[in-house]
Amino acid sequence: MELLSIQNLTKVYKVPAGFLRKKNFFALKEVSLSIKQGDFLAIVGESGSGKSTLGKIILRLEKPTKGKVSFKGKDIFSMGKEYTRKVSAVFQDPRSSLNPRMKVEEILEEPLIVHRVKGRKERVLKVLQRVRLSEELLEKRPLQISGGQAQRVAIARALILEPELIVADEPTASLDVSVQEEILELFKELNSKGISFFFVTHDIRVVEKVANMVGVIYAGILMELGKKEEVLKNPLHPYTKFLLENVPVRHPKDRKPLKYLQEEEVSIPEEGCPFYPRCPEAMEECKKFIRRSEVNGRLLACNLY
Ligand SMILES: Nc1ncnc2c1ncn2[C@@H]1O[C@H](COP(=O)(O)OP(=O)(O)OP(=O)(O)O)[C@@H](O)[C@H]1O
Repeated sequence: MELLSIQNLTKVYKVPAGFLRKKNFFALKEVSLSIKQGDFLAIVGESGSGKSTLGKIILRLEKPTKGKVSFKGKDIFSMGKEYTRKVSAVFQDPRSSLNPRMKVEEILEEPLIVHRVKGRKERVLKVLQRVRLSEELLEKRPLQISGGQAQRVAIARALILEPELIVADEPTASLDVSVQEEILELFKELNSKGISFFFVTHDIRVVEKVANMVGVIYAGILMELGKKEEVLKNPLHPYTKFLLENVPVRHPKDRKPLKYLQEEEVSIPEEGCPFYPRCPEAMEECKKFIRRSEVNGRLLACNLY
C-alpha cells in the first residue's frame, strides 16, 4: 500500500542577487516519488542538493512552492494533528534536537501529553526497551548522557506515538562509527517491524545496509530512484555512477577529494540538466532540457533514457 506520495514537488527560495534584488533559487525541481508501507527509502545527495528540504516538506516544516504531498491519499497540509502522530522525525544532532533542560522522562512524555495519550508511564517504559535504554536514564538530561544514548532518546521520542513513517535526516552523521552501526541496526529492526523510513544521507554506503529503495538527488532534481540492489549494482544515471565511484572512505586519512573538486569549480546551470558540465556522457540537448522517464520500474531524469 502506498503510504506517502510526492508529486511534482518544487521548492523555490528567494535569494539575494545584488543590490536590493532577489532571484529564484530552485531547491527542489519537479520531484516525484512514493513510499510504500514497509519501505526504507534512502535519499542520497551531496551538501546543498535539497535532501533536507524534501525531508522538511514531508514533516510540514516547509511548504512547497508547487506540487503535492499526500499521506494515504490525503493532502498532508490539510491534515491535522493526526499527521504528526503518524509521521515523526529524527535529526542529525540529538544535542540540539533535544531540550537540554528537560529530563529524558519529560522528553519522552511530552508528545503523549500533547496528543492526550493515556498510560504514559507504561508507554515510556515500553519505548525505552524498544531502543534498548535502561530506566536509569529517565532522570538524566541530554548533556549527561553519551551522543549515542541521546540519539536513542531522540529515536524513542520519534517512536512514542507509534508512527508509520519516520523521517530521519542524517541521523548517524554526528556519531562515532561503532555507534552509527548500532543505530542503523536499530532502524533496520524497526523497519522489519513495519515502520517505513525516509532516510536522508550524503553517504551512499549507509544505504547499502538498511535501505530497500534508493533515490539520488542532485541540485534539487531526483536523478534516479529505484530498488537498492538494482541501483547500486547497475546504476543507470551518470551521476549515480559518479557517486558510487566516489564512495566516502571510513578513515579520514584515506579520504581523497571528490574527483570533480580537483577540477576547476563548475557552476550549476539553471537550465537543462544541472549535472551536464560534469557529465562524461553529456549531449548538446542536456544544456536545454532534462527528460524524465521510467526504465524497468526505475525513475530517471537523464536524456540518455
Ligand atoms: N530558507 C532558505 N533560504 C534560501 N535558501 C535555502 C533555504 N533553505 C535551504 N536553502 C538552499 O537550498 C539548497 C538545498 O538545501 P538543503 O538543506 O535541502 O540541502 P541538503 O542536501 O540537505 O544539504 P546538507 O547536507 O548540506 O544539509 C541549498 O543550496 C540551500 O542553501
